[in-house]
Amino acid sequence: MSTLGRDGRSCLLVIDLQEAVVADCLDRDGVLHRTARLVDRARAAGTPIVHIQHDGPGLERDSDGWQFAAPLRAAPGEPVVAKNYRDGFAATDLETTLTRLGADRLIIAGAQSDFCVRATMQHAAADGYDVTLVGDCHTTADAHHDGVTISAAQIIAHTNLYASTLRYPGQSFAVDTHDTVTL
Ligand SMILES: O=C1N[C@@H]2C=C[C@H]1C2
Repeated sequence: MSTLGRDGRSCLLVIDLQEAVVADCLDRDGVLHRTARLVDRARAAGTPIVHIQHDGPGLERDSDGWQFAAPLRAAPGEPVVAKNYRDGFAATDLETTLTRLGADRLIIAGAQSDFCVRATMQHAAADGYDVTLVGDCHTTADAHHDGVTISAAQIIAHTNLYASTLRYPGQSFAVDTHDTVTL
């Protein structure tokens, strides 16, 4: 149970599934298809959905690359939170939006696993949210640094390992799949 003392509502957070973000990501089409099914499940269950949309270099607002990748679209009334930093909470109204929704559990999907998903998930955990990462609905591309290549598959698996073993007092963390995650 989270430590936020709200009314125990869950909220689905879909992070940066934008054309230019997912273009080179592992299993792009599969992640988009499964996330679309997850969004359909959330809508049918009445679980609020918040869409996060990055605005930055290569993702300039209103550009083709900035658009949500089809078939993902925000439905009328579903909040879209614009961000300029990896962490969805940084200099945005995400916290205000989640407070208004009474959310204290976040179900997280999106891209990229090792950047914006990781940063936003960690901030949420540190702020007292329960977090469930949807393990088959986040993705990234291979990373190269200091002469080392880390495959997207390794990053995705490690992100799931990290989320499934994360611990904070009074909070719960889990990894689940798009078709079984409790909404
Ligand atoms: O993970 C990410 N999402 C946007 C594109 C790369 C970072 C920012």
